[in-house]
Order: sequence, then structure tokens, then C-alpha cells
Amino acid sequence: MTEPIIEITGLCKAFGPLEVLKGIDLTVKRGEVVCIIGPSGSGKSTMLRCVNLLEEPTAGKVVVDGVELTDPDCDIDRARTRVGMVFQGFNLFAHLSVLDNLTIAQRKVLGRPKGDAELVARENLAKVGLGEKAGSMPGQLSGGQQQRVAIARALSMNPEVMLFDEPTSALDPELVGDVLGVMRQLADDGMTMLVVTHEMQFAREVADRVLFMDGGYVVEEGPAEQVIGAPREERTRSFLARVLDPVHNAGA
Ligand SMILES: Nc1ncnc2c1ncn2[C@@H]1O[C@H](COP(=O)(O)OP(=O)(O)OP(=O)(O)O)[C@@H](O)[C@H]1O
Repeated sequence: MTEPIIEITGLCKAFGPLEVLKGIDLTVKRGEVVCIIGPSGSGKSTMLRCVNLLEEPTAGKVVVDGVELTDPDCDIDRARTRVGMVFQGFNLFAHLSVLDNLTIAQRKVLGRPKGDAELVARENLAKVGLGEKAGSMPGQLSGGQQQRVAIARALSMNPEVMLFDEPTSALDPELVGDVLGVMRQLADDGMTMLVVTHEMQFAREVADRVLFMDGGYVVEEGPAEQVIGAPREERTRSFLARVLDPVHNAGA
């Protein structure tokens, strides 16, 4: 686990006068799992979305697997296929079967023949424990199952890196574990993952590194046992006190 696969330097993003990212530097090695935590509005999602240029940085450089996505000459559609993304809201096509949700981008973007795309789709559905659901429509599945379909869809593009933007935040609590289980398995299989999450237990158990973001900066980063277990910065401590003991703090 030595080769850098994501290299972000001097990343800035502003929406009009609002400066959301104020100079982020981040290198992620192949196979590394990095969790990003921080208060609402600190820029976590924006940072993630800049990694595959769903948001265009105002300044700075993003390189994934040796390809500079911020280069104006970059074939961005092609480059994006290296980066799988899973959103809070699943983003499945409601009018397409699970199988078609998994094959459409493979066929349109990668140009894979139908039979090959279906084979890859079925392999990835099996990987997320939904081998039986290929013919279902998304609306017939639970939120947790839909999110696992979304993960299988991203994997079907053979990404080098997977980005997760609060993948369990929209789920009923009893469905969260299944999705985190699939993510844990992916991490064990060696996938490079960048995960914006409020699941501190997951971060503690799975992340190689945790970043705490606040106000558009990475305030603190290190192994989970340091950043979550024994944070050095006061801002990290007060955030964790709020999220780890929300009931007590709401009453305070
Ligand atoms: N497309 C946009 N246009 C204008 N402002 C935006 C846009 N996207 C994000 N913002 C603003 O940027 C700031 C950071 O948003 P972002 O979603 O990155 O934060 P976050 O840390 O992921 O928060 P949360 O945990 O609530 O999702 C917020 O103030 C948000 O309102």
C-alpha cells in the first residue's frame, strides 16, 4: 500500500462569494480507506465531489491514478470511470430493473456488449448479497437494498477508487448494518475508499486514516484511534462530543 492513487493539491472551491474549500492537500494510497468527518457545512461533500469533478474546483489540482482531472484537456467522462461514487440518495433509475441499472453505464460509457455487461452486473449483485434481485424494480427494494444496488452499479464500472457520500444517512437504522457490511468487505478486498460519514464506529474499525474537516480546511488527520479516540484539536473534540453524545448534549 505505497503507490498514491489520489493526489489533491491546493484544492479550493467557492460558490459565488462563499468559500467552501480553502486549500486542501490530500494524498491517498492505493488500498487505503480514508473517512472524512466534520460538522454540517464544513465542505466534506464538496471535497468528495471535486475528486471526480462533479464540482469544478476554483483552484488546485486533482490527479487520480496518474490522470489529472483538472487538466482542461482531460477526457473527463473517461477519467470519471476510474472513480465510482455512491450517494446518500442511491440515484437509481426508478423505471429500469436492477439489472438494467447496472448495465446501462457499462454499455453506454464503456461500450461493453450486453452479455458481458450482464455478466459483470450479476457478479457484482452477488458480491453485495443481491444475486436474486436482478429482475426487481428499485421501488420493490428496501432502502438498504437499493443502496447495495448502487454500490454494485459503481463496482460494475471497475473503478480504481470508490467515493461514498454519507451512504447510510438516508437509511432506517436497522438497514445501516447491511450497507456498512458491504463497505467493510470492499475495504477488506483492498478497494481504495474515500468515505464521508457520521458512522464513527465504522470509521474507527475500518478507516486507515480519518480526516476531520471544519470551515473548509482539514483541521486534523491521522489514524482513527488518534483523531476519534484522542483528538489533539479542540474543534475536533467539541465536534465529537456533540455527535457521540447527542442526547446528553441536546438536553444541555
Ligand atoms: N451547489 C452549491 N451552490 C451553492 N452552495 C453550495 C453548493 N453546494 C454546497 N454549497 C454550500 O457549501 C457549504 C458546504 O457544503 P457541503 O455539502 O460540502 O458540506 P458538508 O460538510 O458535506 O455538510 P453535510 O454534512 O451537511 O452534508 C454549505 O454551506 C453549502 O450550503
